[in-house]
Amino acid sequence: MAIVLGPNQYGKAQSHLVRVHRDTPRHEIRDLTVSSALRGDFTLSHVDGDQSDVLPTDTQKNTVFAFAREKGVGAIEDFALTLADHFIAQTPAADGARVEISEVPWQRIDIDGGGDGHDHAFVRSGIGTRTTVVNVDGRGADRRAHVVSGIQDVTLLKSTGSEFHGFLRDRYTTLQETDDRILATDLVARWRYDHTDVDWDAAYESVRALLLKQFAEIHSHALQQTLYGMGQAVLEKHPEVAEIKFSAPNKHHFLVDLAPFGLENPNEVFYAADRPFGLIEACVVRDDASDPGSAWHAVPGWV
Ligand SMILES: O=c1[nH]c(=O)c2[nH]c(=O)[nH]c2[nH]1
Repeated sequence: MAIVLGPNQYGKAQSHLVRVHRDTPRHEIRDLTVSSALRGDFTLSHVDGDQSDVLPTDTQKNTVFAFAREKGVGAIEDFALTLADHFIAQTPAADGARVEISEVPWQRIDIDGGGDGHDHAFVRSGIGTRTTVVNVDGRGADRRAHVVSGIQDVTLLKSTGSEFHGFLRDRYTTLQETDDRILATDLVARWRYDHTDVDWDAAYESVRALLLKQFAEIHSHALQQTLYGMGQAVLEKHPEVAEIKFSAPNKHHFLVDLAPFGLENPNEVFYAADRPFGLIEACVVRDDASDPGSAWHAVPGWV
């Protein structure tokens, strides 16, 4: 029997970077959390304790901040691709790099309701956290880059337009059938781009808007059907998207029984339970989707 090193990667997780653009009195801010990891032949480091192949995680973190100053940030997908290529170039033992970035939105404080907002005072608000996971394999002519972008922390609720009935029943089934319920979720969506020749910001805005529109407009017979409809709309409108994956808790809202108090409850008062929750996960794919390669490498929580 021999013991050998299995798959491994190493890097700096969750460097929290705030970049202020202050070329004019009207500042712009970006708020990013960046994680990087290198993979390849790092046997010496693990087995012999020899660090000659290792670009320190501290250096990876420094690079994130230095590049933000030197090159600017731009779309998170471009920033991640630039960092991944750089780390591979700097580290001969690496044959791949993974860079994950999430970005939270800030908006200008609108003091007088005029709409322009303050020049340098901001409030954390906006819909969702934008994410990307970039995996680059190889270098030079063998280089392959994969981009999986997404949105998370989107809490959605519709107060009608949702039914759930016709399900299997067995001796443990107590759930009442309903043709009018609250549908609510904290959406996580990640979509894989087919290539990297994409207007990342425009694509993100469009996919986000489409997801919200579909959630609102689909008359739901199950969260499963709503997710599928959301994914279908994204794939129909975005040829550059190969597949989209969802993870969505079904945030149950139970009708409170007010009969003991002599009150009717015509779908007006609910108990919002936080646990347990249904968890619906689905992937919607083109049947001719390109090979994902390492695109989903170490992306957490997916089927
Ligand atoms: O949209 C739903 N999907 C389910 O699979 C399910 N199961 C359940 O109990 N309630 C719901 N709701």
